[in-house]
Amino acid sequence: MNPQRKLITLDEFTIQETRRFPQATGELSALLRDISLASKMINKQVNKAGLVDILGKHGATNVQGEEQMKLDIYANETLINVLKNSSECAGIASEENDDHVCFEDTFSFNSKYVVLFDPLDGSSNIDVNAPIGTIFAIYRRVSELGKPCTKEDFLQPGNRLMAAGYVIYGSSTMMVYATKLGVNGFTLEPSIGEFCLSHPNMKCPEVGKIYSINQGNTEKYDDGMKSFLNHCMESNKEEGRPYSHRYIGSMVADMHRTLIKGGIFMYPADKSNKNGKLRLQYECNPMAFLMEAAGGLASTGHVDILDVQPTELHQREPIFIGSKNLVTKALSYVAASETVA
Ligand SMILES: O=P(O)(O)OC[C@H]1O[C@](O)(COP(=O)(O)O)[C@@H](O)[C@@H]1O
Ligand SMILES: [Mg+2]
Ligand SMILES: [Mg+2]
Repeated sequence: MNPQRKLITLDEFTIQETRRFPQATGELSALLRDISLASKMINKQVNKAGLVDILGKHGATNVQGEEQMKLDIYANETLINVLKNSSECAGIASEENDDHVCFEDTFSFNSKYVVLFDPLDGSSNIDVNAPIGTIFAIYRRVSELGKPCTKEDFLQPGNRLMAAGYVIYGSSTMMVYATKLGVNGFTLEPSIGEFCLSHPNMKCPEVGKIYSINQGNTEKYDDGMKSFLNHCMESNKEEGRPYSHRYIGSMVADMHRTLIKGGIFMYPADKSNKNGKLRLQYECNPMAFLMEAAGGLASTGHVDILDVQPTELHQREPIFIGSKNLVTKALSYVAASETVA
């Protein structure tokens, strides 16, 4: 360890990146800094969760029928307030809001970007002090500047993302984000309250040996999924199987491990959930964009996640995401069982 190492803050890093492109206005970088500010505020509450009145249920359900936790609401309001007060965001869409929200002021009417987010991912982990996160996705508007943003701005496919990422509130707090230039990770340095570059140019290992899935749902999976899981659990000395199984139940945490150590994270369709559980626009797409920028793969089981044209804000899609070897293998099992059927 070298305590003298020069720290590069997220602000410095984004400014340096902007300078590489003379035509860049710096608005996207400013937006990333706004999101980092909101996540620092959320982090403060997460850190003292048992001491302040932030644990437990809020007492209402969201548009998807899910029970909202107090921290879901706090994180949502914090992100909305910070982005509303910034000058780069025309509007937002969130897991916790029925519909998108356009910011109604002339500054925002002229802003180029919209942001979609899952303010607090892994809500079932809040009360047990396990890792949780925030997921965000940034698109350039397709609607006319000078006017309020429109629904179409929020229904763009993932292949049009400008930037996306997540914050993980874990044993340390990290912000990881991707642009077309690559993926970088920043750890929150508590003594200065700044995210500092700790994981430059992140790449997902091409070969992974960890599979991550809610195995309690196995009975409900189709034959292709069941036989892929058997493949993961079978011994095979040459291939180093059986693989290890890890499942935290927060997409952000399962994804972060998959990105760093390699492997596959899956939330497939099952008998009761034909489209899986995870939401395309603020869970699957941002993670798929990031994973592909890190050299990995992300699929619905049939197509690249990023190529799905969204039709509804809260639509769900199955997801297979991670190292090339395991995602390719999983897809071959899914395809083989469909050919037989
Ligand atoms: O409990 P399950 O069915 O395994 O689902 C876990 C998944 O649900 C989620 O918690 C859904 O996210 P929210 O907490 O934002 O609703 C994911 O983070 C996670 O991957
Ligand atoms: Mg979530
Ligand atoms: Mg959530």
